[in-house]
Amino acid sequence: MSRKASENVEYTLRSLSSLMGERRRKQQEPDAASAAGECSLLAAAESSTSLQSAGAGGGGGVGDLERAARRQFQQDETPAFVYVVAVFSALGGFLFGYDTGVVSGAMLLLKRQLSLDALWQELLVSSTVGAAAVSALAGGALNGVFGRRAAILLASALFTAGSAVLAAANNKETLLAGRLVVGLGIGIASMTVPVYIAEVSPPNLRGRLVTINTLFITGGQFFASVVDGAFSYLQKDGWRYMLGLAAIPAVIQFFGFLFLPESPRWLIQKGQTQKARRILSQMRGNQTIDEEYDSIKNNIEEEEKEVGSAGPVICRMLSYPPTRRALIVGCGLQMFQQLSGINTIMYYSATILQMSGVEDDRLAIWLASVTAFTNFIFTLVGVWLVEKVGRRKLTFGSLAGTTVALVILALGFVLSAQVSPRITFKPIAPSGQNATCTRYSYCNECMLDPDCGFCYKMNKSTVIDSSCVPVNKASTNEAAWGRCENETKFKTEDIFWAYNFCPTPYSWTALLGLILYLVFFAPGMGPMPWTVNSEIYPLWARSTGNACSSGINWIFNVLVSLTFLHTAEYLTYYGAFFLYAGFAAVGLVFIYGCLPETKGKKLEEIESLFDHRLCTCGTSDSDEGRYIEYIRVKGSNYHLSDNDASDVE
Ligand SMILES: O[C@H]1[C@H](O)[C@@H](O)[C@H](O)[C@@H](O)[C@H]1O
Repeated sequence: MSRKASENVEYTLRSLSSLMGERRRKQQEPDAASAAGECSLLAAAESSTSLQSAGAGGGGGVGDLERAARRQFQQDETPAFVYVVAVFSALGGFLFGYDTGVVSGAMLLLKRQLSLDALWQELLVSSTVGAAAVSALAGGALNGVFGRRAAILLASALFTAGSAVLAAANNKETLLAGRLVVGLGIGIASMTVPVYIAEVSPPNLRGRLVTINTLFITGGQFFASVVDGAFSYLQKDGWRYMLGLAAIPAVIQFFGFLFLPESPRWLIQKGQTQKARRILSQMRGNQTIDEEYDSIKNNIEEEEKEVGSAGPVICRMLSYPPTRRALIVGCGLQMFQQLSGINTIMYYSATILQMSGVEDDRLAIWLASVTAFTNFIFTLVGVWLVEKVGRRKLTFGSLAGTTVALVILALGFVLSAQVSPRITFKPIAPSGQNATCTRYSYCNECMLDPDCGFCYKMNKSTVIDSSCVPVNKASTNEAAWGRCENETKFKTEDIFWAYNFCPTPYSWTALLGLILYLVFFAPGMGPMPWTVNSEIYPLWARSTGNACSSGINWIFNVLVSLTFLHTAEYLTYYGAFFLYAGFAAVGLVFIYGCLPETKGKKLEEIESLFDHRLCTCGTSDSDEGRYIEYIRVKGSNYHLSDNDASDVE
């Protein structure tokens, strides 16, 4: 078969694969074209045994061909180079996790050494997330114009510069500048790295390799919590090490990327086709790249014809239905990821653990690293599952479990509130001291007021002689006045101090809810919004689509984490967790209705999944989870079988 003819067959087959869902419905009335040969291949795609029967009808030896193809497929290994590229890129994810995670521990030391008030503490934490939101949005243009590689290099330079400024800072203003620079790096990395990995990966490994980036994010968060624990013993300047250490992976990534290639898809779009071919064959080892190369190129040309190239990309995306739908799905996923409360769990896990009865500050910090570790390990489960069960089932199952865990967490707080100890002792405030805390009647009310703490004695397992008094602003380990004023003294007198929690026999339910939450969230809702966003936009809209959805992620991140303490104050803790459970339940309906399966599909095929009305895309195509791939065997294309991916010559 001539090359041109074989291309035509491939092209027809590709289109057929995306039309498969529709065709299956029309199977009773095969059209003329299918009768003339396509039909036998389509039928072959329906079951693995039918290839044999097609062979019987269309010439012997097809069974042999299948066996040969399968043998060849098994020999085709993805070159180690793709993994090296993925790991170097994912260092961006590691820095994202490290820099967002490390600040809570650093803040404990910083606030003492630089006498930071609450406003400055909030500024130092949220400035990074705010800067990330801005640079993620701006990163779209940067990626489109200068390419993925340049954007990653810029992000690692920003990480390095920001970490150096933070480590050397001598006042809070310099710290703020450093946190802003690091935030700019996080935003660019968060939107570029998944796109870059998706564009260099072969389709059968794409989900797994992009999910590795989220594994690195949660790995960075875990590593940050260990560093926080270790340097918390170094009261003076410990924070310099905590914040400065990020420079090491940043420098490694920067130098690594000086030697790593640009995304071949971006190069083709920019007309640098020779270079793109070279890089693509480097990434595919002994597999032929012709089909992939042609399909990327055809796709770009077709899209230009269909959508045009005039006007800002975001306007073209919004006026072209498939990309508009993809954008809604991508942004919706990122929004629901944050609305289900992951970052209140991550940032406040030490507090939640304290509320569940862990009284010691240091122990709570170390236990928080157990939480971060759970998030990390279960993201690994996601890496393993993503190519097995697919994105849709994994995301849906994960969010369903997360919703249940949130309800358990909330019920734990309801139970604790119901058995909340009564306040039996109302001390008189010394003159000039604040007495507002003494008006509360139950520990539960006292705990929700950030200015107050609960001071009590125990008689066997019953709380006695309890009072609510103001907390010492300099150290939440003791009260501002009264029996709990001096930590070392009251401990010898068998008096207890509870800040942010109430002594309760039901504390284990909060702990159970917390662990269950991460076990369910981490494999699906953690990584899938990033993975799916890296795949659902056509090339011309990919940078902008990812910029918008990452921006949404960061904006909702700030909104949810900044409002948690206030939400808890107005709605109580259980109210806050019921609220997140409500958001997660709405997210479930959204995912069920709108998230199509992208597993195993070529990036160029995914656009057609958004051809239908939005809330039919999750359910319309019965190909869900089936991966139909045609392989080239000595010039002809045959369907190998579901879930096998290959391109053998
Ligand atoms: O996917 C990540 C991951 O789940 C992190 O643990 C979380 O802190 C981020 O906000 C999220 O985007």
